[in-house]
Amino acid sequence: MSFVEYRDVIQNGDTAIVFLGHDSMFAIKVQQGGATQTKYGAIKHSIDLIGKKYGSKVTCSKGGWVYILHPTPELWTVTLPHRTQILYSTDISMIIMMLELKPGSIVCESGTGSGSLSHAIIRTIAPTGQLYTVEFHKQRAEKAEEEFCDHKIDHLVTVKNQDVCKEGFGVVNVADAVFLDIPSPWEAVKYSKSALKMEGGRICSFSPCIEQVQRTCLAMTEQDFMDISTFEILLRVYDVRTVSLQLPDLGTGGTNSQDTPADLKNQSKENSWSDSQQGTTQFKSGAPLREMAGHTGYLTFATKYLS
Ligand SMILES: C[S@@+](CC[C@H](N)C(=O)[O-])C[C@H]1O[C@@H](n2cnc3c(N)ncnc32)[C@H](O)[C@@H]1O
Repeated sequence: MSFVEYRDVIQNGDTAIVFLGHDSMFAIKVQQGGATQTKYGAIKHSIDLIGKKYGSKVTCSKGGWVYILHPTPELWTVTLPHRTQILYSTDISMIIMMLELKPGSIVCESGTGSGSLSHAIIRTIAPTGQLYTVEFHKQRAEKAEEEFCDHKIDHLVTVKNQDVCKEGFGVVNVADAVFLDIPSPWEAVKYSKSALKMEGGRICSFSPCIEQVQRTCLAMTEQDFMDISTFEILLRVYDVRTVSLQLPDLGTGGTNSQDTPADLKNQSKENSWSDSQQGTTQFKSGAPLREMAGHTGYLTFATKYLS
């Protein structure tokens, strides 16, 4: 198992996702002789997991079953142990696209935090790219390094335990893109510029408050970044539901001049019967959920051009 290469069979040491439902899943480390408790009972790693195919339905000791999934950056984002606030797939997908990341890209990131974004960047830039990620909190930097190793992506990432606002990224003129998710990104803008390649590149800064965005935009302007633009990404989810709608009353097609008063009376009776007995129709429709996830943060993008 590796986060950048799919393997068919579950092996000792793998990180695997136990899927109970779309809203209920968690990550485990598969270990010879190990066991995992679920609400459907225990899963014995040696018997139920090792040697089985990813995607298998596994029956737990109380008779209920779960699926065991191969990990992906998207599944890791919803199952990882939180050490910090993290970025979610809605913002991540926009970041990857707007930074124009692709296999072989060189990227600088700070802070590493819980590594949610780092995993998505690494999957995108593999097999020949490199991520330089800077985190000033020692334990977080060490934990991220340990997870990158466990997930067999450590050859694609360099973790640095330092203050990006004082020491920068530790690389100069190598990056195609820079990403900032720190409380004072404006202090790291000049280091971002020097980390980017001479011929230029893209930068993105994520901030929850508009005051942070304003200061960052000013710093970007001072450092000659161009095309500065800020977005807020809101996800509107649609639910498929059965909807009942009243049928329109289109009448009976008009009256015939030869209709007798008795005919007209009968037609009127038929109309009122159809309103009360057959007046609605049911169909499937996509309807937006009444509640939606709110503000996460603003994404400010800009370009460094060859000066
Ligand atoms: C919100 S978290 C980043 C989350 C990350 N983007 C993710 O998706 O998991 C911010 C991190 O930046 C780190 N940080 C804050 N200021 C920093 C600085 N000046 N230099 C390096 N790291 C910094 C914090 O310790 C924290 O771990």
